[in-house]
Amino acid sequence: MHDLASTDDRAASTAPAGLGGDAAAIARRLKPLEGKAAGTLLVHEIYRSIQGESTFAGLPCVFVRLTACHLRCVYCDTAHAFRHGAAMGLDAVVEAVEKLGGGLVELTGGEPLLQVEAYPLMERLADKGWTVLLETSGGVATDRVDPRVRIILDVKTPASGEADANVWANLDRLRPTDEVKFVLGDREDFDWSVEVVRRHDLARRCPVLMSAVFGRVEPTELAAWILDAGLPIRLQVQLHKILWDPGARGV
Ligand SMILES: C[S@@+](CC[C@H](N)C(=O)[O-])C[C@H]1O[C@@H](n2cnc3c(N)ncnc32)[C@H](O)[C@@H]1O
Ligand SMILES: Nc1nc2[nH]cc(C(=O)O)c2c(=O)[nH]1
Ligand code: SF4
Ligand SMILES: [Mg+2]
Repeated sequence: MHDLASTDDRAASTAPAGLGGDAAAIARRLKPLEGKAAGTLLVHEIYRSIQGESTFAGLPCVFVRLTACHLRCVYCDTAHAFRHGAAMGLDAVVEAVEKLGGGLVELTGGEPLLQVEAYPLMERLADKGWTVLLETSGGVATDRVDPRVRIILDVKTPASGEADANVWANLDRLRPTDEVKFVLGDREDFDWSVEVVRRHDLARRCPVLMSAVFGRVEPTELAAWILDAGLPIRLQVQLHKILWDPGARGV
């Protein structure tokens, strides 16, 4: 894992404008970004593991996890990334990814699109010829993401507690190389998600993944729902939580 001991507190937050919801709560959640110097990224961790989600599951992948999130999904397994990180320049991040072998690289978080430097970072990673995945909450517009990047767009369901944050225009922008993901907390979430898939014709447009909130919905239960629905929905399990301790960090 990269050494992420210190933060730089020289400049103001670079988070995007127009995030919906409780303005005061969002401002508090973005505080970790406030001291970050312009041109740097606040990076929580960089590591290599087996990709555990998406249609790329099973492949070796380098993860760049950025600090901070404006949302608070009730099930979030990565609350440690809400704060703490090291300010790193673009060159340093690209170099760290290269040292870990490059190839398949995923930008995640926290919410990676909260930091403006995430956009040039994705371009730099794609310029290297690497396959770049972006794991995003769907709570920030994806309109400025480099078209070479494969967006894995999480649509926040009612049971997440953050469905109001969905930027619905993101669904109109999905390309066949992107993926859309629903993380389900109960049967109502499944029915709601199927309705979204139908309304936006998603199954015809890109891979549609559905995943159980870990420990809350049994994957076998989700399998039965998918078989009943008669749609080409891909069941996702979080492979890394089967391979390693489900509470482990840096995997
Ligand atoms: C930690 S988030 C980081 C990226 C971005 N903030 C997002 O929500 O997509 C990565 C993925 O993990 C999923 N996730 C988080 N906690 C989970 C849990 N307890 N069970 C299943 N999936 C979970 C999220 O829904 C998201 O798809
Ligand atoms: N192994 C592994 N695969 C992942 N795919 C997406 C992840 C994420 O947290 O965004 C993740 C993660 O945390 N670990
Ligand atoms: S958007 Fe992602 S990182 Fe933020 S709280 Fe939800 S699951 Fe966690
Ligand atoms: Mg994860």
